[in-house]
Amino acid sequence: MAEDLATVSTEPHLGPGRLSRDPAELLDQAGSGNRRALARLLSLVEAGRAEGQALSALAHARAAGQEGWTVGITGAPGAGKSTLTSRLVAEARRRGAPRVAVVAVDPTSPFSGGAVLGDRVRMQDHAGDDGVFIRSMATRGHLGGLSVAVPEAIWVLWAAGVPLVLVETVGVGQVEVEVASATDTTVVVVNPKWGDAVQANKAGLMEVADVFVVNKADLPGAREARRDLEQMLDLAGRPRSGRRGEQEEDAAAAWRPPVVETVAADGRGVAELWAAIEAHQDYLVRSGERDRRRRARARAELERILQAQLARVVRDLELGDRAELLSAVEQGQVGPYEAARTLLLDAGEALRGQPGVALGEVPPG
Ligand SMILES: Nc1nc2c(ncn2[C@@H]2O[C@H](COP(=O)(O)OP(=O)(O)OP(=O)(O)O)[C@@H](O)[C@H]2O)c(=O)[nH]1
Repeated sequence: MAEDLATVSTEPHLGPGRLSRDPAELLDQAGSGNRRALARLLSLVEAGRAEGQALSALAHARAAGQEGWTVGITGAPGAGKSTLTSRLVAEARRRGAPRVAVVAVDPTSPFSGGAVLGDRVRMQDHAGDDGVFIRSMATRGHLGGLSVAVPEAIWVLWAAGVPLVLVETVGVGQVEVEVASATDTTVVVVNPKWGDAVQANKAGLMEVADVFVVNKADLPGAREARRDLEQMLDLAGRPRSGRRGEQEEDAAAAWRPPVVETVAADGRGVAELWAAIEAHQDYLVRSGERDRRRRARARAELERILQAQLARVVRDLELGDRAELLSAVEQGQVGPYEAARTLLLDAGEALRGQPGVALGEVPPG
């Protein structure tokens, strides 16, 4: 099974051992540091089947009130996101973060086993550090896709006692931007290449960025890239503060994404980037923006799940069994809206009394 392959390949040093099949027990095991249990839990989330839904309820209940932090890292392929993420993990650990997880989002991979190679590469820097957990995620048939699976994974990680979750994307497609920007702090990575900042703007990254990084600042053009970004921020009407932190009220009212230069290859600028992320998190709390964002996220998550489940209801409607209604619509005796309403009400009736499981169930294979 791909799930086990992924587990074994990404966690080669963990050795064999029996894992519970019960999500609550798995959460307990993961909470006490069992990384294979954590990997299995994330596979459950990724597959989105009934166990995943049971786990979701459990994770939300356990993590409620003690949520941690999430940082999204996005940018064009090759910008250095993986290298930078790895550096950020090291920085977080150096500063005493007890456990850090990286969720690498890869919508193009048919299943997470396909992204194992990426995991191995990323793992090298942190192999042997039990406080670091790295995992790729693809859709693998999750009904709501990655935009549901990743937030769920974050809840599971929080519930398992991993307070800091970095969400790294492989590119800047719509899904990646959506997923990365559904974090507390979104870091957008560009390079000193001419026009890179403009491309980032076009990809819709200007609106989602909380912190900009010009990575590969060892290459020519970093200063220009930085200037381009600052100009774009000016044009977008983002206030220049310069004295953030000194003026409490201003700081609470608005945030201008700082532009940080890094050389992820050798670690230069990473401490500054970390400081910018911390400053943003501080801003989020002081301004009340964190709660606002989290409310918006909960709402978006609920809407996506509802949409996915409704799509499932429609797909599963056995219209063939409703020949009478169908022909009434065909002959104009019943309007299509009325017929749709009838079918939805029937589906709701059929659901009543069932444990809320059948809707999200995705048939294996
Ligand atoms: N010169 C220079 N090269 C860098 C720097 N950071 C990363 N690189 C190189 O850029 C290439 C891409 O780095 P990755 O970290 O894989 O980039 P990525 O954005 O994760 O790429 P994808 O996985 O394709 O999305 C690698 O060859 C890195 O060694 C840097 O600061 N300076």
